[in-house]
Parts: sequence; C-alpha cells; structure tokens
Amino acid sequence: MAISLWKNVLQTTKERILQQRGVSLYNSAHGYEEEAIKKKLQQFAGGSITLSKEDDGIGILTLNNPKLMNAFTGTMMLELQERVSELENWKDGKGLIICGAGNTFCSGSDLNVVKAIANSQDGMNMCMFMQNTLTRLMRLPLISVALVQGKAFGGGAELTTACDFRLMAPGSEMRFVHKRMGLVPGWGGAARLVAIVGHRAALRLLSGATGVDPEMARRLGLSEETLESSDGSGALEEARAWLGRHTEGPASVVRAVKEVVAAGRELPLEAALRTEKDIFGRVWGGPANLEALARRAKHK
Ligand SMILES: CCC(=O)SCCNC(=O)CCNC(=O)[C@H](O)C(C)(C)COP(=O)(O)OP(=O)(O)OC[C@H]1O[C@@H](n2cnc3c(N)ncnc32)[C@H](O)[C@@H]1OP(=O)(O)O
Repeated sequence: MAISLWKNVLQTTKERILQQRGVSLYNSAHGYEEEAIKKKLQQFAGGSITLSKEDDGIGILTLNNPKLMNAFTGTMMLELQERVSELENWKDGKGLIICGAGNTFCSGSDLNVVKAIANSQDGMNMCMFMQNTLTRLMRLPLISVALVQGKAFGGGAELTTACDFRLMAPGSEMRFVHKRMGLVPGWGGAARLVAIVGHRAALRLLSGATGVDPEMARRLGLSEETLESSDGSGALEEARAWLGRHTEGPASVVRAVKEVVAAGRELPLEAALRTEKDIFGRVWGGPANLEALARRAKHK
C-alpha cells in the first residue's frame, strides 16, 4: 500500500516535471557543464536572434546573420536560449514564426565554431546546450511555424523540426547535411525527424543527406504547405495568415490546445490522459466556454 502510494507520487512528480516548461533535459548529473560552454560560446560572436512580440499574440523570431547564410555563431546560440526564456514568460502569446534574415533560413552551425570546438568535451556540452534550448522551444505553449526560405541546412534543418509546422517558400530546400560532415544530428533533429516523417523516411533523408524541396517535403509530411511568395515580406505575410487561422481565439484556449497535443506526443498514455483532464479543467466553464454557450454557437 505504502509502496504503491509512493510509486504514484513519484509518477505524478515525473509527469509534472516533464510538463514544466523551462526544465532542462541535462544538468550536471549528466556531465553537462553549462557555465563552461556558455563561456566558450561567448568567444564566437556575430549575428543576432531578435524577437518581436506582436499584439495579435504572434511572435516573430528572426535569425540574423545573413553574411553567413544565418549560420549559428556562439553568441546566437546563447541569444536563442535567452529568447526562449522570454517566450516562456510571454503569457499572452499564441503563436511563433521562426524565420531567417535575407530570404534564407539557416545554414546550421557556424563552421568556424565547429572547427574551434571540435573536441569531445566542448562538442558534448554544445550538443546538450542546444538540445536543452530546442526542447524548451518545442514545449512552448505556442503554435510554432518554421518559415523556410532559401536553405535550411544542418542545424538549420534540425531547428525546423523543433517547430510544430514547417511552411516552405518556392525554391527553398531543407537538407540534413550532417553525414557529409562526418556527423549525425545532435540538436535533437534526428529524434524529432523520426517523429515527424517516420523512421524509414528519416533514415533516407539522413543517410543520403538528401535535399528536400517543397514538393518532396509536402509528400513526406515534413511541410504543411508551399507558399506562393518567395520574397521575404510576402512569405512572412503568408505564414502569418496561415498561422492566424490556427491561433484565432483567446490565448488561454489556443495555449491549452497546444498543451494537450504536446502531452499526447510526449507522455505515456495514462499520463497524457491525466494531463488532458487537468487542462480541460482549466478551460471548462472558463470565459471563452461560457461566451460560446451564451451565443449558442453553431459550427457550420
Ligand atoms: C549542427 C551541425 C551543423 O550544423 S554542421 C554545419 C552544416 N552546414 C554546412 O555545412 C553548410 C555549409 N554551407 C553550404 O553548404 C553553402 O554555403 C550553402 C548553405 C549551400 C549556401 O551556398 P551559397 O548560396 O552558394 O552561398 P555561399 O556558399 O557562397 O555562402 C555565403 C557565405 O556564407 C558562408 N557560410 C555558409 N554557411 C556557413 C556555415 N554553416 N558556417 C560558416 N559560414 C558559412 C560561406 O562560406 C560564404 O562565405 P564567404 O562569402 O565565402 O566568405
């Protein structure tokens, strides 16, 4: 009796921890040295990650390093972590679009950084740092879209898989180039790709370092839609309109929708069901629910 009670408490605590945003996958118990890798990444400056939080509850996160096809410098990795913390605290947020400056998405890690930290200790720390950040990004209670223009290569392709959806502009390309670099994805991109396209397609894309155009991405279920516009502002407007259709309504409800799906994706069935019950309890009889009942909403 006492043992089963204890097991239940442990299980519930584990579920709560999983659900908590901002909780990192890795800590010092895993040999992760966060302060050491932050200090190292700080030495490789350049580019920036900007976040604009709009009144309609949509955030626009822009990778800015167009000189290097928006490759991730060390300081950009640090800034991404800061922006994710900011988004975790944005209670009015409903959606997020991630895009790159200069009509291209991101060419992965800055190869100058890769060269400089090509030793096991730094590599593992950088890998854990980016997995922590991208897992927190994936778990945000915001519906997220990667707007792929130009190239999304290497870590850039991995970043797109941390979003709920991908929209591709005409002529754009995603490519997991890691194998050609003697690598495998390390930012969580392989695990997420398998979840999105299945293990056979993921193996094909990784083992062939295959370029994926918008049509192939649609066929694989990697992209939701091919946009009409290939220029920066036109594509962004289309992405906003697309996301706007999924983020219509009060933030409390949109965020709850994302949360039940995230629980279903990440938790074992019973834990997911319990989480769904808790989230249901938050919206049931809430202002949006009462308002819909009062207006006798019909769904034609
Ligand atoms: C997490 C693991 C990883 O992400 S490993 C890194 C994986 N990424 C790569 O290997 C990408 C290497 N780059 C490329 O294949 C090409 O530059 C791509 C992205 C196809 C773009 O080609 P293209 O349109 O012809 O432009 P370009 O080659 O002239 O590039 C413009 C300038 O940007 C630079 N650049 C590009 N990508 C990176 C990168 N990842 N790190 C550092 N620099 C990069 C290019 O070297 C070029 O610079 P420069 O004008 O020659 O000084």
